[in-house]
Amino acid sequence: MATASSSLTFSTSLPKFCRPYSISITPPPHVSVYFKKLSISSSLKISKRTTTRASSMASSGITTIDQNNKKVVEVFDTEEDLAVSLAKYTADLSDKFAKERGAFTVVVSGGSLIKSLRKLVEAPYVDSIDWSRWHVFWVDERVVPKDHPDSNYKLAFDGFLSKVPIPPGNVYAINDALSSEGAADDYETCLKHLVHTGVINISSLSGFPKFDLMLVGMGPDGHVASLFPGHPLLKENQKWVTHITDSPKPPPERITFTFPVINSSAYIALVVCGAGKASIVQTALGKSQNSEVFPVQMVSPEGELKWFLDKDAASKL
Ligand SMILES: O=C(O)[C@H](O)[C@@H](O)[C@H](O)[C@H](O)COP(=O)(O)O
Repeated sequence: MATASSSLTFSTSLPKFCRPYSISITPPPHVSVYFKKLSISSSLKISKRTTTRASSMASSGITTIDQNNKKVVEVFDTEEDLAVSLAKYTADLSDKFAKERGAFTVVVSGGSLIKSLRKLVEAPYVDSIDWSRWHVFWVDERVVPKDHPDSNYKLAFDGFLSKVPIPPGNVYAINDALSSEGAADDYETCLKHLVHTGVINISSLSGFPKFDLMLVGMGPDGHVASLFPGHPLLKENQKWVTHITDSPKPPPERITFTFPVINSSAYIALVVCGAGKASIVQTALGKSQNSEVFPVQMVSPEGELKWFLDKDAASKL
């Protein structure tokens, strides 16, 4: 297969800092618990409500909603069920934002998230979504060439972007010719340009860019994006995009959105699967005594936060 970087062409109609490429190959407290009748969680319909917490959430079809923080937690029997629901959730938001504002700004992470998006490239969504409205960004990116196996761009391109007709100019990868610091500055400049042109909304509350939907995974240490436990970047409150050269998860050089940007989002889907993440999920959502605050616990968007958990990830709740 042709590599992504070998097939890039650059548009000259946009400023240098924001040159999109064209792809020439085919391209816990106060929580009310809602019980659903069906185990398949492709619908958010709720059949019964109680005001007590379930003793165990580790079965499919249980949704909890924290009305104060607009936080929803949904647990699925299998990752397959999760992927079906995630596709519907994303497609519904795509329709909503396409109608409301004529654009849909979507931010993705790397990791297993991309595989969980696989239902979007199948019927009915591959044909029903108005992909021309999509603008795609990365919440974090490894500073490697775009055809490198570690590249989050390559991961998303191979597994998702090459299979849907998003206009190539609407896919915003990093400039992989720059240092991590340069790439972060360049990406922030690109975002500023897109705020200026109205593609990206700005939050009237925070003054930071307000993306329509962020689709993000969580590491087994509780990191999100490239914001790792105990790292000084957790406190960054000025920059939109910053860089890290000592990432504990390889590769070490990365760029990442900062928390003020993440938390200005209209919608965030936190997609977490596997027993290896159950302890952090328990700390974030359950009654764990752990006093350490993990990055994932700092995710608190202006809009809705929805956790998509498989049964294994929810096994300690
Ligand atoms: O570039 C990265 O490393 C990712 O963006 C990172 O934040 C990832 O989303 C989590 O580590 C979860 O990855 P997994 O789902 O593969 O565990």
